[in-house]
Amino acid sequence: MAEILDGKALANTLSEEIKEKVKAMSSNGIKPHFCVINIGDDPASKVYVRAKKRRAEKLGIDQEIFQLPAETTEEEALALIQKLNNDPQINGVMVQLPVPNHINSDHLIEAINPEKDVDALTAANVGRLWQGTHFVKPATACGIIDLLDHYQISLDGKRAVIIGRSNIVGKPLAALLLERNATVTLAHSHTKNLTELTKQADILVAAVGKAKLVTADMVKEGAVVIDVGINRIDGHLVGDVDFDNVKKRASYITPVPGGVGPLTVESLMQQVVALTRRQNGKS
Ligand SMILES: Nc1nc2c(c(=O)[nH]1)N[C@@H](CN(C=O)c1ccc(C(=O)N[C@@H](CCC(=O)O)C(=O)O)cc1)CN2
Repeated sequence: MAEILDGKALANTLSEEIKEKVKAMSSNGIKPHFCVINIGDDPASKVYVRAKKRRAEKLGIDQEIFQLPAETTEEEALALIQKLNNDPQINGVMVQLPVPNHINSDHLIEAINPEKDVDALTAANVGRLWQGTHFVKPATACGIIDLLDHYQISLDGKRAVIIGRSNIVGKPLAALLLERNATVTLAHSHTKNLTELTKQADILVAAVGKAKLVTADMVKEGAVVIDVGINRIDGHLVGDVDFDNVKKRASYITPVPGGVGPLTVESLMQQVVALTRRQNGKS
């Protein structure tokens, strides 16, 4: 039976470390300040943005949430990003995803100054991620690596299969696992014989958004299974992994909720601190 990878507990531990760092910065007159732009009425986004606001407040980080109406034009959103880019008081800027269909999220992300790109999604920061010269990392991928490290799960030489090639999870996680010498395969909706691949995985990550996509027969005995999916079914949250059955085969597994999700928020706060330090000449 698998050991549970408790993301919530780790998030609380990391929180104490971040709080100490923020306190030390404050005593040098530096206070991190970040902004989240949320456009439209996506109910899940509102939950996540609220979680970020609360976490930042708890850590002593200044934050501003720009809640814009669904009819906001791309030009209006771009103008706001420019304003935040030009404000020396602001260290981090992010656009909560998804945005309404009439707005191209790539245009908004690319408009963010890479030095303030707290999500690490601009082309410049994606390039740095793959080159191993990054100073900021996408929150969810970073949280997953922190979780694996915390449980001393070695990655060197391990075969990692990630299902899902999104810009916010699958691709950056592939880069970070590669950096740690794992052999990485990115599977996606066009992948043939998915089970053949997943059965070879020492580390299996599901980041698709399809409830219970990963079943026990797709998992190698003793694999580490990371579930990034958040699916709301009849008012309940379920992941992309059939948790109850897969846990009987895996050595470690993340629950949903309480696994990767809480680390996303915590990691984001780490990135805000990292960018603020960098902007103030600290490594
Ligand atoms: N610009 C971005 N947009 C989005 C990102 C992102 O990293 N950058 N990630 C997700 C949403 N997200 C943060 O923004 C996020 C997802 C999940 C959680 C979380 O704590 N989940 C809990 C369950 C909470 C619930 O829904 O009730 C858990 O899994 O335990 C926090 C933040 C998409 N957009």
